[in-house]
Amino acid sequence: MKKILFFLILMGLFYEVISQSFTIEQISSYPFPSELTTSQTGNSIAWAMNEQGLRNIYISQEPEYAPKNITSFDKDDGQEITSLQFSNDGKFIVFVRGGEHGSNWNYDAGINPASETNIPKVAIWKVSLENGKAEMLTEGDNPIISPDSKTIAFLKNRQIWTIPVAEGKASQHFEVKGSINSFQWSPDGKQILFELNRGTHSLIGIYSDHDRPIQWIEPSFQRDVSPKWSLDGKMIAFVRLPGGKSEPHPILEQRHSPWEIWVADAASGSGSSRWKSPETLMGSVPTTHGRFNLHWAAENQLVYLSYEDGWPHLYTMDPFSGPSKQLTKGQFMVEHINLSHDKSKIFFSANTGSDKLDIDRRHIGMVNLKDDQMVMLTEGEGIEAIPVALSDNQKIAFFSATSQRPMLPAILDIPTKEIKLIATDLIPSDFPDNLVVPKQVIFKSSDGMVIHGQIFEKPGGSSKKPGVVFVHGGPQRQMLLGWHYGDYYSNTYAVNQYLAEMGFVVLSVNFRLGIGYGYEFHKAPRTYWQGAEEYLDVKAAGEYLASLENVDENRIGIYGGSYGGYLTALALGKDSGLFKVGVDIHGVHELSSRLKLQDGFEQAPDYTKALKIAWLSSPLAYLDTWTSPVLFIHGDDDRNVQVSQTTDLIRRFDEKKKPYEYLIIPDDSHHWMKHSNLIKVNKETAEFLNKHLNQK
Ligand SMILES: CSCC[C@H](NC=O)C(=O)N[C@@H](C)C(=O)O
Repeated sequence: MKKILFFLILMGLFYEVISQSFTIEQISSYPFPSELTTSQTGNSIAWAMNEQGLRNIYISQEPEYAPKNITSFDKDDGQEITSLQFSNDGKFIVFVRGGEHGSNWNYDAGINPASETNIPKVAIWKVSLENGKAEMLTEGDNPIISPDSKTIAFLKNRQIWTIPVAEGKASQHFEVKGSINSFQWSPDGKQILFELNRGTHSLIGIYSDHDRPIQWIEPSFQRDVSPKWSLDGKMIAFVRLPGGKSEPHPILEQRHSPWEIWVADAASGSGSSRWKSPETLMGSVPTTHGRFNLHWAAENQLVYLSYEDGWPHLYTMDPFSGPSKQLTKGQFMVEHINLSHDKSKIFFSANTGSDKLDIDRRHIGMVNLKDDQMVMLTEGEGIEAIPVALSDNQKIAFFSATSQRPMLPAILDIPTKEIKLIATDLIPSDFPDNLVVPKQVIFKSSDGMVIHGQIFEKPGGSSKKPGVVFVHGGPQRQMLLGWHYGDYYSNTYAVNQYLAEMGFVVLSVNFRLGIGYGYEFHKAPRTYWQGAEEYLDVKAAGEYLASLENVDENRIGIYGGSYGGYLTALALGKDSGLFKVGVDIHGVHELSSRLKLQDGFEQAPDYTKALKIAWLSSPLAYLDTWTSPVLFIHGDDDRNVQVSQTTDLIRRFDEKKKPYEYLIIPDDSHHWMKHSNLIKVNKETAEFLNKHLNQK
């Protein structure tokens, strides 16, 4: 009898393994492209490709656009590539290697996920496109090549340095009190415009040479940001935000966050406000990709993005007269905005198109400033995002994916509408080709909020499958009906596909506070430490999953990272009866540090009420009802969510003698910079859910 039982178990396990057609390593082996950029001439493109932790640069040129690898970094050492750019003369490319630029703090400090005995530096590199030589030039970050291609300006210790492109030594370009946030060469390359943070306020200045003092642009006690040279170098446009610290307003009330667009004369520094945001909640500072997206365009027009009609849309204005004109309209968001080389066209990603499912996709759109008409350039069931114009102004490059294929660069010839996919052979030969197609589902939360989600389910298998809710982070994010354009969410898309392959029914929930569904959804009230009402959407997702005929309501799990880790912990604390197991990846748990409750002897009028609500919005308030098994995961060089958020919660579990499992990743960050760490996290996440939900 025992032998028969043993044989049956063995066959069951064998069936499980054999019925899985790919491993976590295989589904996580997708190459991830980023930093897409184009040359000023020659219709060339360049991008960074992360191939299982080996990050290198590829370029491709018309007419074939065959990808050519121009660097040879051959270690999975977690050193990312950023600030990729061509020189105007087309002779070389510059980039930064190292750092963790997706961080909220210390992004320009070296990251060392391989735990080497010397922490890698953040350095500026140059690759000659004439002889192929790649060389590290200097420590530094945020390089910008001068218009004449002779000098590279960069930031070091928040000051501007320069290095001659030919043999030369880096030197500080000038000294100024404060921290320089950004800078831009003038069109003629003779001056540098910079944004300077001085703590309570920000100034905009122009450096010309050592003999002339800095020219301040309309200095004030406000916070002036996002300065941009006009195309002729005579004017400066910038955004003005309130400076200093306000009185302690009510914490639980949503408030308008004002902004203005100013234009000043570059020579004299004098200027004036040309546009004020509507004094409504929707007129507040936009918080989607690129924020204001302030650009000078052809015919000396100013282009910017505003949320004022309830959706992130493009507007244009005359910098002198001021009235604005809305360029994009409709119930969709505009994202990843870039202008053509001649500044006559604006390209962008948008979740709109002829198919009602397009709200959960991205396609490429264009506005031609000659007639202000908007057209969609791509359509269909794929995901297209992050467009950049090629130098002939007839083509664009972008990142393209489907539900089956991960992101790759592609080129669209606008007149012929022909799309050419590039670097397809960089997808490993054993990469799975039988993924599930995520299905759009729409359901309501208990308060009536309409929620979108994606169901991942492999056909066949058990009649009653275990279910898993995936909760994204951000929270200003949107999961899509295909591979995602962000690296973090390309990885979670891979994990969801793997969980479906293991026999789970996965529901990825686009909870309120996410983007893509308008202002009221993105900026919903009483959320996070103000009441956590976004958790209603996560609970509704669990209940929706449990209600499905083919899902076992007693085997529902949950996992999520960062903000998704916060909501995973809240779910396990508040509803262990619904969520039977969870994986909390670098989650947020202690919320009081997130809100400035008291300042000096002044208190917000709703201070006491806000403190109580913040506590009840925190997973810490529900430890006694938290009975479901949990795996905690955190990298201890996390620069988005302090590792203390997990160490402190584990301390409370220990003191309460509550069981848990854990995985700490020494020296890695919020983004699993080392591929082998990413595999370890993905594998332990899947195995923990499998152990508790999927064992026969
Ligand atoms: C508001 S808690 C911070 C969560 C964190 N946001 C930014 O760092 C987060 O969710 N990070 C990733 C996963 C993301 O931004 O999507």
